[in-house]
Amino acid sequence: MPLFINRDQIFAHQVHLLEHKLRSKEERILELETENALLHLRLAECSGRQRRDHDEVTKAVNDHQLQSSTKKITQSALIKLLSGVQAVKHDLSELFAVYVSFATELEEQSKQLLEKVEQANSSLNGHSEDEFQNLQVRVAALEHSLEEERENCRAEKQKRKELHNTLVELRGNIRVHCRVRPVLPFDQIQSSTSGSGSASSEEVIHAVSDDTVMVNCVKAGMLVQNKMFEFERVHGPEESQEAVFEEVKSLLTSLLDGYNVCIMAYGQTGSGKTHTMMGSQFLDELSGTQQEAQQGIIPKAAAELFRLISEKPAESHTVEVSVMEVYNNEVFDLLARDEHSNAAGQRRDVITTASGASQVPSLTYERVSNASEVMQIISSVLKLRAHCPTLVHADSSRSHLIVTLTVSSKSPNAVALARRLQSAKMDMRRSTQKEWWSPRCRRANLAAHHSADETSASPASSPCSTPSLSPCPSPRRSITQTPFRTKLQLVDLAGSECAGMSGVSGAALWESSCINRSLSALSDVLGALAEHRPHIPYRNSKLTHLLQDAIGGDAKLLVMLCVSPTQRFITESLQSLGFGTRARQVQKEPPRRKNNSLKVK
Ligand SMILES: Nc1ncnc2c1ncn2[C@@H]1O[C@H](COP(=O)(O)OP(=O)(O)OP(=O)(O)O)[C@@H](O)[C@H]1O
Repeated sequence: MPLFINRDQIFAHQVHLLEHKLRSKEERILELETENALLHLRLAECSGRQRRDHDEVTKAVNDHQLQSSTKKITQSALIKLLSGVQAVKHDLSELFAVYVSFATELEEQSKQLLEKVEQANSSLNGHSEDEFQNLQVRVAALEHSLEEERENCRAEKQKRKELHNTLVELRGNIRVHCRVRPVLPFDQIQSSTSGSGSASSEEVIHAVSDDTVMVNCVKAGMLVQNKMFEFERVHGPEESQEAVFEEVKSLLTSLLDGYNVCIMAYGQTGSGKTHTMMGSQFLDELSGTQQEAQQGIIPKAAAELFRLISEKPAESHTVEVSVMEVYNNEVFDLLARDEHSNAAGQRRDVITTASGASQVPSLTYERVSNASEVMQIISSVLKLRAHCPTLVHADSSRSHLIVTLTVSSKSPNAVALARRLQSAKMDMRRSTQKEWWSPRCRRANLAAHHSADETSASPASSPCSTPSLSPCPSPRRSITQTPFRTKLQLVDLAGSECAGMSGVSGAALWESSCINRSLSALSDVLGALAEHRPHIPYRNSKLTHLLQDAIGGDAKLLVMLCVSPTQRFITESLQSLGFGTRARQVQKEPPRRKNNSLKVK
């Protein structure tokens, strides 16, 4: 082997060794750096985990705190709930005790009921089928007789009413109807003299039934005293014009049967006389049917009269109208015309004829052939009627208005009807001596009544030819007839008034005084008639002189009392009701038919 190694080779060898060492060192550094990086990563991971752990610990601490506070709340709620449960348990046990006693009681009762049902069952089982049927038949018979009794009762009531009307007629009583008007806005107005504040518009007059008015009379410091007034018919505030007319309608038939008829509205100013006789003051503003419904007695009576005449033979009746007013104790003919043919009220006299009847010479009559002609004439002259506003009534009538419809009749049918009525009247008179009101006779009457339609076609052919109940056959009669005249007087009186309340002065005060004096004269006449005094002071006023035949004569007179319902007018209303009561006491001459030439052979 060579002994000599060259220096370069040794140097190279050393470099090689050093390079090898360096590479090893570098590899080691790389290794360490890698390790360091891994450690960093691990450290980051650990610190992340530590942060999470810390968060979790914080959250756990919070949760713990929340849990402990929730626990506390839950514990207190539990305690409350527990005490509530205790209370409910206590209540339930009490309720249970009640229920148990109730159930025991129910059980006891149902046991008793069951026993009763069993007893009833056993007693029912004792009855036979026949007995049941008998019972059913008896019940049906009882029901039937009850219905019959009800029917009889209704018929008796109707008959009582008819008999009362006949009695009123036979005794010559004045019929009095009363109408209580509704409370109206002007009732609220205070007058200086009414005094009693808001109480003055209080409703104190009431229609308590169809024939009784009640007045609550209140005196300061005293109990309310009720006064009752009875009339043939009482209309309450809610009753329509139609209902009011319905009750006077039959008088129109009487007119055609040959009786004079007078319908007179009496009452204090503003109590509704013109409303009742003529109709609503707003008639022009209403439509056709509303207008008709709101019409008063005068237009409705005219319509009814012509309706009745239309059922008679043509040309058998003629009608004339006249219109008068009594103003300041003077009679004025409102249809009279001046030299230019203009309607101008002319003064007229009232005279008493040799037969004792009152008459107005030269009174104007106009021939009319239907109801609208009558109303046209009346409306055209109504503007001549004296009116004046007062504190009580803004459109107060200052005169008494008398519309007369004179009917001239030559109708054989009317005569036949009159004959039937006369026959009925004679039968009625006879009936007061005989006991015709027995059930047997009543049945005969009913049969006769049912055949009334046939008898009207040939009145002389039937023995009982009357529309009313006739007891026994009357002899066959024949009739002769001549024309006769009857009159229908429709009177709208001026209203009585207290000067202090109405606040009038000057000429209106004079009018007021004339109105009051004529009404007091009317009252005096009624008083004299009621007391059968030998002298009846008809001539104390033009009004009573003019209406003498209607008030004291043989006409059928109906007084329509109009009253205001409020406390404010109570004095005047009581006066009117007193007037009506006095009128009812009058027994004047019984109504007489005008066809006196009627001869019964
Ligand atoms: N039953 C009623 N229903 C509705 N309104 C009525 C009634 N009665 C009267 N009235 C009204 O009351 C007011 C007075 O009535 P009305 O003119 O008829 O009184 P009067 O008695 O004629 O008075 P006067 O005597 O002063 O003329 C009117 O406005 C009328 O329309």
